[in-house]
Amino acid sequence: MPEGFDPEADPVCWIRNGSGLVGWGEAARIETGGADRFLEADERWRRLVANMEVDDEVGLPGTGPVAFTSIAFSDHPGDSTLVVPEVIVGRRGGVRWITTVGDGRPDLRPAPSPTAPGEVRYEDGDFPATRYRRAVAEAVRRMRDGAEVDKVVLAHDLLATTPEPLRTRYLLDNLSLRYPDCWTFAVDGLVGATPELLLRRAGDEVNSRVLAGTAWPRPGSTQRQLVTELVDSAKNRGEHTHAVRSLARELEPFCKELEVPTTPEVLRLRNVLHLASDVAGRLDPTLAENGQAGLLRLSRAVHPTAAVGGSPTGRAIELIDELEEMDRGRYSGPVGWQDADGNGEFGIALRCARLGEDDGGGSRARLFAGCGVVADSDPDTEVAEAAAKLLPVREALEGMR
Ligand SMILES: C=C(O[C@@H]1C=C(C(=O)O)C=C[C@H]1O)C(=O)O
Repeated sequence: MPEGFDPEADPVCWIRNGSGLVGWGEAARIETGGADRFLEADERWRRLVANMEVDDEVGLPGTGPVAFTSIAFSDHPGDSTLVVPEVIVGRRGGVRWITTVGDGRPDLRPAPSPTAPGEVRYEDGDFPATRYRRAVAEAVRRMRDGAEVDKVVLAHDLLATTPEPLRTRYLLDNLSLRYPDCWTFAVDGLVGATPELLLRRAGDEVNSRVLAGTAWPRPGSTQRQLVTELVDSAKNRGEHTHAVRSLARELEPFCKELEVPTTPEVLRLRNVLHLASDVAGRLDPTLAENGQAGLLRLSRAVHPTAAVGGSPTGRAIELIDELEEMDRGRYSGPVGWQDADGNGEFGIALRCARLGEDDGGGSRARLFAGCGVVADSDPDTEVAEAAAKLLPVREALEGMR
């Protein structure tokens, strides 16, 4: 085994319904920050792969060297990370492949199941739900007073501690079993299962799954009632329209064709239901070939969509900076993987937690959740919606599968 390579160490991961990529070890790491983080990451990644000797017999998106990527939500501080694993195991449909980078050698013995981290305790994070409620009320007040914002997404955090070490794989196993239709991910300590696809690029094809507008089970409510409530709610439809328009507006200049559904579908998950629109496009061939439409560059253009920022974007970001009393870090930023050709998949890092060690030998996890706020939002309802969005990670921490 090459030095530093431990197949039982925490993996990087991007899987959905059993397909995707899992990687171990670290052949290279790129760290960027600030407003130029996307461009700098793109340039450094391209320089890195240009200097690699690659022997790729499969030649499909995701074969050859891959950078697992997690980009900060905000420009400041904007700390973002790309990890190039030494060993990557990929699976798409019936095809499986293994990529090794440098001296990495695959060790495909099944690793033992990670043990539970013990009883989970929760406490306030940097921005507790009580203060979050006040921030939502303030945003609503300003919108009703005619502030130039139609929608702003505000989020809060929650701290979990465990007495024993919390292994990334423990969370990944639990999340992927309960949320198989979501993209279960882990990159540099950020672990979650997101239902929202920011962008997928495969050659000249681009796709996105835009979500905004949420309902969640209440005692006594049936699925059917929830679907009707969601679909008939002018508030949810309005929030959704902002999100779809923002994505389409920024993606269009890169495309020769772009299909945007006129009515959203309903995506049903265990914890929530969302209004969902699957957008599909074909890239302008010149841009696709000259490197101007690689996944990182496309993501730079569309991030943050109104699903996690707001509308209009600039004013919404100012309001988030003012009212949200925490740094989101990489929560609600692009997360996923890309290959040497700029193909790959980035989700929006939602339903996730940032893991860290605890002084006492256990672990800490900082969970995040947010909601789109519009002029007719009710602060208590938004707090309840955020609580429903925290459930996937809470239940995974607590061992539910
Ligand atoms: C911000 C989050 O979710 C986003 C906000 C939604 C909404 O406000 O309805 C729905 C899905 C996501 O786009 C989150 O999960 O933290």
